[in-house]
Amino acid sequence: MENKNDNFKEKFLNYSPDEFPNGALVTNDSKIIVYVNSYFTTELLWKVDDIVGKNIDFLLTKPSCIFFQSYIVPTLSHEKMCQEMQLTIFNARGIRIPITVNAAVGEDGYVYWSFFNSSKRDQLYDELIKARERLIETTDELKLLASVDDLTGLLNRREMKYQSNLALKDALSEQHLAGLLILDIDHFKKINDTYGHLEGDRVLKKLGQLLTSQSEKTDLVSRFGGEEFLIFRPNTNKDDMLLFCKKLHVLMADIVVGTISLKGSIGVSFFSERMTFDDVFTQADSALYNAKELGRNRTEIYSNN
Ligand SMILES: Nc1nc2c(ncn2[C@@H]2O[C@H](COP(=O)(O)OP(=O)(O)OP(=O)(O)O)[C@@H](O)[C@H]2O)c(=O)[nH]1
Repeated sequence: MENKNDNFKEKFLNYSPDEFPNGALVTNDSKIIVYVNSYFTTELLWKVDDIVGKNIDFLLTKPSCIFFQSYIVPTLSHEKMCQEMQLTIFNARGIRIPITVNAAVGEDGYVYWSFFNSSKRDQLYDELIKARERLIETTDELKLLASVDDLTGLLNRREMKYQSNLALKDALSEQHLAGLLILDIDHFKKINDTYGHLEGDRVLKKLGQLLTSQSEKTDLVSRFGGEEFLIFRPNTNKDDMLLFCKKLHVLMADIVVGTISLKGSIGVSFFSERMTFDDVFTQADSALYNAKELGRNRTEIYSNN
């Protein structure tokens, strides 16, 4: 034993704690500790005599002991080494210290262990996870900000185009008829001029809520700009669309500002194969123009005749 201890000393004792600020220990084939380096006295506050000669189990917490017996011991037996194992040991005052351990079986049959205190690493890892979570939250918030209209919380123009084009692909592949309606408030300028911009804003919000509440879950509702709202319906038909628009005309009138009851004109168009969002938007816009020309407060469906 003396001779072997000298070998270990050769390996470990030549390093001062400053050069090797990690723990090092050696166990024999009965898992008895036969050598510990100065890290045990300086950092873990053990006296050498209190450790050397004891089974390594006594240093480990219960879960670490189980892991040691069930994984590390068989791995060392088969592979002769273990790397980056996470264990928790006690210092002389009974404080638990998380460590990262490497171990190798020497030709002499002894196991050579080295480890470092991983509390700082765990702390850094925790901070890294938290920073990552914060980054994801911030990204989500930014995504939301970039995709919704401030005033109404509806999809903004860019997001509406993006999501409609995606939903359109699904609708076409499922052979559904998709439609788009543009609703433009009639004489909105008059509301602003008569009751002020804030009242105008309140009306826009109310209308946004109404459109959302009346739409299907799969519909996409957007404030496309000013007093113009869009609804993309991925599964509709002409009758369904006309009924839907009729309902909107009726319910809009319940939004009242002073003596004015809200009215709007609607243009509708449907998607057929190879049509993009922009194509259908142009057609619905032309239908809306007709609705305005024909006296407002009505719905017109685009027709190329
Ligand atoms: N309060 C408020 N007003 C807005 C907002 N964006 C645009 N507007 C107003 O919407 C009004 C649009 O006026 P016009 O384009 O003449 O349309 P209109 O008065 O509704 O007339 P028609 O569409 O022809 O029936 C303008 O007075 C804009 O200032 C907004 O965010 N808040």
